[in-house]
Amino acid sequence: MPSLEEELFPSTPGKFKIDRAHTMNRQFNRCFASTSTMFLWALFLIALTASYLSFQSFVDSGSRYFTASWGGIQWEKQIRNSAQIHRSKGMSVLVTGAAGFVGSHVSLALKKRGDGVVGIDNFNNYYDPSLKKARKSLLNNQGIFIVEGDINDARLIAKLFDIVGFTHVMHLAAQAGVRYAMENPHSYVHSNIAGLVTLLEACKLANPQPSVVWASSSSVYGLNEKVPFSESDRTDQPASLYAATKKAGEEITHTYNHIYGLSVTGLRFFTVYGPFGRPDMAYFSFTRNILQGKPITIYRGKNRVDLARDFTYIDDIVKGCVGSLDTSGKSTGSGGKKRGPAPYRIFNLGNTSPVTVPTLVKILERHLRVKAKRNIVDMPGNGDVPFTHANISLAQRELGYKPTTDLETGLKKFVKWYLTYYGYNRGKAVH
Ligand SMILES: O=C(O)[C@H]1O[C@H](OP(=O)(O)OP(=O)(O)OC[C@H]2O[C@@H](n3ccc(=O)[nH]c3=O)[C@H](O)[C@@H]2O)[C@H](O)[C@@H](O)[C@@H]1O
Repeated sequence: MPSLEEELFPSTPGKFKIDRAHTMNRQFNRCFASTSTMFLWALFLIALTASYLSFQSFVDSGSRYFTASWGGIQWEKQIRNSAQIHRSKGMSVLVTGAAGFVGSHVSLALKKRGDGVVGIDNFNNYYDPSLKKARKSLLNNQGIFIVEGDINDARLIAKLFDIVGFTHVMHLAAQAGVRYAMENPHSYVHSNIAGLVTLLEACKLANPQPSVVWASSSSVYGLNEKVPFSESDRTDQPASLYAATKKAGEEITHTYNHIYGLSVTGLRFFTVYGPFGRPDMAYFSFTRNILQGKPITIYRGKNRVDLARDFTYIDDIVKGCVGSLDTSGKSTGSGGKKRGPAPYRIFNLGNTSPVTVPTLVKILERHLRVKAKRNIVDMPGNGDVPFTHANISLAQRELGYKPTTDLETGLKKFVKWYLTYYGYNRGKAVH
């Protein structure tokens, strides 16, 4: 019986075999070696391709972030439908910040009277985005389409102007809030400065150029002590970065008016409040806390003087915005070239009757029928100004602006909305 060795290493007649086996073995080894080399090469190529692709996506991440949610035939069709004008001599308006407080109200008012409206909003989470989504569905129900995107996305804005020859832009997208600027300064620069410039660049290049109406702020008056605040008063002493970016916006829009012939109207809003408002604002967060039995912090000014605001009801602000669009006058430029002087206007949109913060709280207590737990503290150096008070005679004259809702009435409407929207279940409000 051949031994195992013999089987593997047979005697002389099988030398060839042995050689062959050797050769085969060598070939096999070579072949195995080359297969594994190939395998390694393949692995290497796969890894290379994968890293190239991920590098590409890293490089592209900025534009991918912007472009992910827009484009396509269906998308364009929705924009065209939304922009359609349903009245004679109507306008087609691009409303930025359309899912925001003022933006949603203005969009609805324009649509109601037959203007074409296309919204854009980035739905950021500065405050509860579910409120923005709720506003969005309200607008959708009225046939208003809101593009989900950022005003810093130049390609998107240009595309919107390609699809629709907007006659007007109502620019309300912004990083709002006075005190939050200390926490997140860059978001103010991103939206209120960089975003504004991106939008104005698109407006400048559009043919025909739209007229631009945009939201400045009463905060530009900063430490101004002359009362009431008039448009010609000094605005070079901002008390917060927020105010500084709004003031910068006024200067930036002026240059676009001057160089490119864009018609520009800046609106200095005075502490706007009302249904579907902003949860970060005092009247809103006080309501929430009072209903939940939580304390509210009331800031007090120097020498124990109460802070006061010229609180302005949303419906009055909407009238001011629509009046501004109606009287804006045409831009004169086209394709980035100025053809003549165009209007540049700034208006206060306030209520002309400041109310102190403690009085605001008393009114809320009355409407809510719940006592507030007050925590009164000296105003920290957080960018707040002690009071605001608008002189609105210019807006009255030029826009027919005439506020009709006092704080008592306006807060009653707000509280009614709040209780309907969030429910009467005081202790467990949903937000
Ligand atoms: O008029 C404007 O231009 C500005 O109005 C508001 O800013 P503000 O007037 O500070 O409104 P709130 O944040 O609602 O504050 C109202 C008053 O309540 C006071 N407050 C606020 C919060 C708080 O916890 N306690 C408190 O006493 C503030 O100091 C202020 O005097 C908006 O938040 C800004 O976006 C807007 O630009």
